[in-house]
Amino acid sequence: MTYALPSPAEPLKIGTRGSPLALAQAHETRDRLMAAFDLPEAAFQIVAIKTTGDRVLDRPLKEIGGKGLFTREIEDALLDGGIDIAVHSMKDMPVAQPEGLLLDCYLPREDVRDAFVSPTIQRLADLPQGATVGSSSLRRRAQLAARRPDLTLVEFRGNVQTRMKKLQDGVAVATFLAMAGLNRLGMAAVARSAIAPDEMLPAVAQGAIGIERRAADARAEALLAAIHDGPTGQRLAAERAYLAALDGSCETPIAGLALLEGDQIWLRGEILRPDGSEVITGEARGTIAAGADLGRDLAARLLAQAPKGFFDWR
Ligand SMILES: NCc1[nH]cc(CCC(=O)O)c1CC(=O)O
Repeated sequence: MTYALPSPAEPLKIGTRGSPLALAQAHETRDRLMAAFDLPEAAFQIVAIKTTGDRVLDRPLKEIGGKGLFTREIEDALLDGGIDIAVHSMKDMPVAQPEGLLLDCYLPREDVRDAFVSPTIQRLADLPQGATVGSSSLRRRAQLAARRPDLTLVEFRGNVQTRMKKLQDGVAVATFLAMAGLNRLGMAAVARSAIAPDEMLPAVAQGAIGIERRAADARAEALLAAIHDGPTGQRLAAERAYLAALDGSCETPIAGLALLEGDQIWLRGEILRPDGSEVITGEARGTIAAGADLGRDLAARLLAQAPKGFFDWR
C-alpha cells in the first residue's frame, strides 16, 4: 500500500457505540486489521460514542423516531475527523449515507436468525396460548401478532442482562434477540433455540457488520479493502436496495433476507402492518450481479400488492 500504515504514534481511530456488542464488533474489526497488516494493538484506538438511541432508554424506539438513531453522532465524528472509520450493525444503518461518507466494507456475516430466549420454554411454537412476550422491535412484534394473535406483547428494551432480569421477574415468559449479537458476545447459551427464517424472517442486514469511512480517505479505503467480505457485500446489496425501495428503516415492520446459491441470489421479503393484521410476502431469484435490481423489483411487487392505507404507519 502506498499510504503510511497506522502506528502507535498515529493510531487509526475506530468509532463505535459504547454497548458491549458494539465494542465486541469494534474489537473484531481491529483484530482483522491487525492480522491483515501485521500491526500491533497500539496502532488502533477505539473511541466509544453515545448516540441518541443509547441516551433515551425510557421510551419505545418508534416514539423517538427518525432514521439513524444509533448512527448520527458517529457519522458526525467521522465527518469532523474525530474518528477515521466507524463500525456499525448494518441492521441499524439508514439506506443512504451522508454526503462525504462511504460504506463499502462488510465483515463476514454472522448467524442471521432471531433467537428465542426464555427461562422455561424451548421454542417459539411451544409458547402456551395467551402467553406474554417482550419485544421492542416493531418487526418482531408485527410478525408475532400476525402468527400468534393470542399472545400479549409488552415493550422490552435494554441490554441482554436487563432483559434476562425482566424474564426472571416474570414481566414476560420469553423475548427475542439476534443470534448474531449473542454469538459475538460469547452468550450463545442465552438462546433457547434459533428461529428458522421461514418462521420469522429476519431484519434486512441482520448479523452483518459494516465499516464506514470518509469517501476521500484513501488510507482507510486501502485498509478496509483488505478485510472486506465479498459475499456479505453481495447479499447486503440486494437486501438494502429492497429496503431503500420500500423507504424503510430499522424501525419499520419490514423483513428481508438474501442467500447466495452458486452464481444466483435468492431474496425473500415480508412487509407487515404493525398490528399484524396484514402480511405481504414475496421472493425473487436472479444473478448475483443483478442483486440490487432484484431487491428493487421485489420491493415494487410487494408495494403493488399493498392495499390503500397499508403504509399509514410511515
Ligand atoms: N436494533 C438493535 C440491534 N442491532 C443489531 C443487533 C444485533 C446484531 C445484528 O443483528 O447484527 C441488535 C440487537 C438485537 O436485535 O438483538
